[in-house]
Amino acid sequence: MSPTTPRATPGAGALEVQDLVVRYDTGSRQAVQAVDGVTLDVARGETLALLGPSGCGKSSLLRAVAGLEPVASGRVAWGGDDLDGVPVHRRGFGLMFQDGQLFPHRTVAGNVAYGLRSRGGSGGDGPAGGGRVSRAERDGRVAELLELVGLAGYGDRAVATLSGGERQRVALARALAPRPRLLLLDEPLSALDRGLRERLAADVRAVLHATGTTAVFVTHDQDEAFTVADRVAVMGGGRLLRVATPEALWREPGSREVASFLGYQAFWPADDGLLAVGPDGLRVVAPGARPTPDGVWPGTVAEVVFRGGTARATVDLDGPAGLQRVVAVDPAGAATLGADVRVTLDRDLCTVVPDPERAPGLPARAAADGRG
Ligand SMILES: Nc1ncnc2c1ncn2[C@@H]1O[C@H](COP(=O)(O)OP(=O)(O)OP(=O)(O)O)[C@@H](O)[C@H]1O
Repeated sequence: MSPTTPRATPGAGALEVQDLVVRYDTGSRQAVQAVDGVTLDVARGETLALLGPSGCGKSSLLRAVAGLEPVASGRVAWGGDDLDGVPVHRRGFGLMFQDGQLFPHRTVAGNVAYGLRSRGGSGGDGPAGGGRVSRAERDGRVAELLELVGLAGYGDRAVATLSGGERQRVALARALAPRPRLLLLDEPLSALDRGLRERLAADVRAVLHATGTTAVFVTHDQDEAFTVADRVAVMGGGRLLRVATPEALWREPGSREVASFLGYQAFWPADDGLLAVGPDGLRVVAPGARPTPDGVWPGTVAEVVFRGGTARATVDLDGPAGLQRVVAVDPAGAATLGADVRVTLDRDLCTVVPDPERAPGLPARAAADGRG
């Protein structure tokens, strides 16, 4: 692990993944290597988000941990015990998917209660183990879980009458019912609209923390990963690119690839590498403002959008990397379509990543000095 990959949650190691390879035989000569030598661990009570673009291998990794996908090489272990050969239902892991997969003919309570029966023999750390619980215990647990996910009093409702967000809350309650020792969530919110996703992501985090659940949460949405997780693992091309707390990952993405995936919008030559310009790292300078020490560049406004109380201008900027389209916040509302503006940099909202084209020790290709 690199120095920027601290443990978010101290505690005994729970899930260990070592040099994991998942391969699909597609019938053609070249098999698809979906997971390419990934090593990571998740501590007890920790939520780890697996973040990366479509096709980078997130689901394949999750499915291999669940036992749903064969492991070509490497190891998956829980608490030091190798899970090789342990079938899905004996791992004691819970699963939750994008579409919730609720039983349409059961009530909300019936769906959550089903989770109490579905546990495997080796699963869970809690008293509801083995699937043998009394009716009173079961009803109590169902009510407790519905309260936890914000659906108290919904027990008798038919699943068909629920909204998409409510269904996913039921699916979460059902997955948590048997107290799985690890909960694996595969894009559980991605079928919902953006506003709902943001609210539910915060709720999922609260529920996972309140129950002390250890979880791996797969998503392609940075905001969701940052909201839900104690640590975020960024994948690309089957490989693990970076693991860190949300704050450390943002501050030090470690590579241009990770930085651009997180939303850094431009990469400019700098003395110590590449200056990664944050999504809010550029600002339209009000006419007549004094030049800033970080540089000022001229540009032409191609578009203006007003969102969340702030105007953002898309600007064709004649900047340190030549002519480039960027987005700059426009606090004074000075930018209008087609106008010539000047744009400055807010270094506090930028970071530096290594420049792969520059060997260590060689001078910078060019300084990111601005022009007035
Ligand atoms: N059953 C399969 N057979 C062949 N190739 C597969 C199979 N499942 C996944 N792949 C391939 O493995 C790679 C990784 O897929 P995977 O679904 O794990 O990625 P992902 O990051 O979860 O993507 P997404 O976010 O789109 O679900 C992709 O190239 C995909 O086409």
